[in-house]
Amino acid sequence: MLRLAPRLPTRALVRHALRAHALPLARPALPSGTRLFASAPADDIDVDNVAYGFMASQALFTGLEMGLFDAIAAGPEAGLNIDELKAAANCSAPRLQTLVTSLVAIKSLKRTPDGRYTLSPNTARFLVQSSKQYYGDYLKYQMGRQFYHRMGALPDVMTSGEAPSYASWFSDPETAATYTQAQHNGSVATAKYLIKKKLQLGDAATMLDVGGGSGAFSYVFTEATPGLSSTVLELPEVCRTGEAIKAKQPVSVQERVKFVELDATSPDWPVNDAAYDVVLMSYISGSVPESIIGALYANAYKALKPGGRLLVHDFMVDNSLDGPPLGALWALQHVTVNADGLGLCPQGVIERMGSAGFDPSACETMEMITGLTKLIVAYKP
Ligand SMILES: C[S@@+](CC[C@H](N)C(=O)[O-])C[C@H]1O[C@@H](n2cnc3c(N)ncnc32)[C@H](O)[C@@H]1O
Repeated sequence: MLRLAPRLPTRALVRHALRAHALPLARPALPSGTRLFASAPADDIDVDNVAYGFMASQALFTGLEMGLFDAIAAGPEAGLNIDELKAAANCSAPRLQTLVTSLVAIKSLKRTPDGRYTLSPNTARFLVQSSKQYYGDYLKYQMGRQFYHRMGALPDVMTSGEAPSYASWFSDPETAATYTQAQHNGSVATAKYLIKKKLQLGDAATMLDVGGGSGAFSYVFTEATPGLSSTVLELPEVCRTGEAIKAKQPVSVQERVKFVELDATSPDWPVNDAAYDVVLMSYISGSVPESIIGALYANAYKALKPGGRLLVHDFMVDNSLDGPPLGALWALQHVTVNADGLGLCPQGVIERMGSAGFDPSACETMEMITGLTKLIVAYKP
């Protein structure tokens, strides 16, 4: 629709826009391919793009599951034809063409005039296993196999308030392992970015990594900070996956990271008071009920030495509560595994830090993953 704009006078443009928006209402069936993923005015929702976006998500996850991107990356520069893709994916049915056509339509693949398929630049960067920037496992396992299905329960959870907690969801060893392994590489990259670009840990010697998952942040932080040891507090099944991932770290890191089982919603933590220089909480504030967040920060306060730092990293929206969209949607997704959780923004986090004893006026807020996460640093006086 917007592509036509320069050639249309204003009234015709308005009529055209109204017609375009009216079309889906008039048609019972799917909109045409040209409407799907068309753009809307910047300040308005593109209803089709949002409503049918789940189909695109599954096209991407299925492309990953079937190894299509890796197969094209490993093939000749000119790309693979459909028969070669069918052989690579072990699927000779016409539906493979349907999937590949969809991947072209959403710009993940390109089709040459002679019917060969190549990767788009972003697909080559992010969705091919051999790329340094690959995060396809996270998308395939945590998004595709887990949260995608949880999100289907959102309407029911909103009305009933009934959803599993992380503790009950992760009592199943396979679920905990899949989630934790999928999280690992992404968190390693985030931890490296944090330590390189946002803050150094200086002469910190002791750290608590609350809800530390695979231990990704602890491995990166201890490797970058020679005198630092870290204790990862996690749910039992996550500790088991974390131990296996720890075994693959350099020996000097393995010796300085340990896992301790804890449901962090319990009031008493198995740690000494005033013993830690740093308490890290990455993605845990949004994973527990709202009523628990204050207690998490109070426990962090108790565990920290005077002058110690609490680092809260999580999906957050701006204080204006109007975005960014992925920060907002991640909080919504968490509702399906934490029905009584809080959608986080810096103000909400800092207020609760203040109630726990930290000085709100000394808290620092930093952007982390653009459009998704923020980091708040609080100091124990
Ligand atoms: C998105 S993951 C983040 C893991 C890690 N902090 C990181 O950034 O890579 C959220 C973690 O919070 C943990 N978690 C959620 N509720 C918890 C609880 N009640 N006690 C301990 N850990 C919990 C989950 O087990 C999961 O590993």
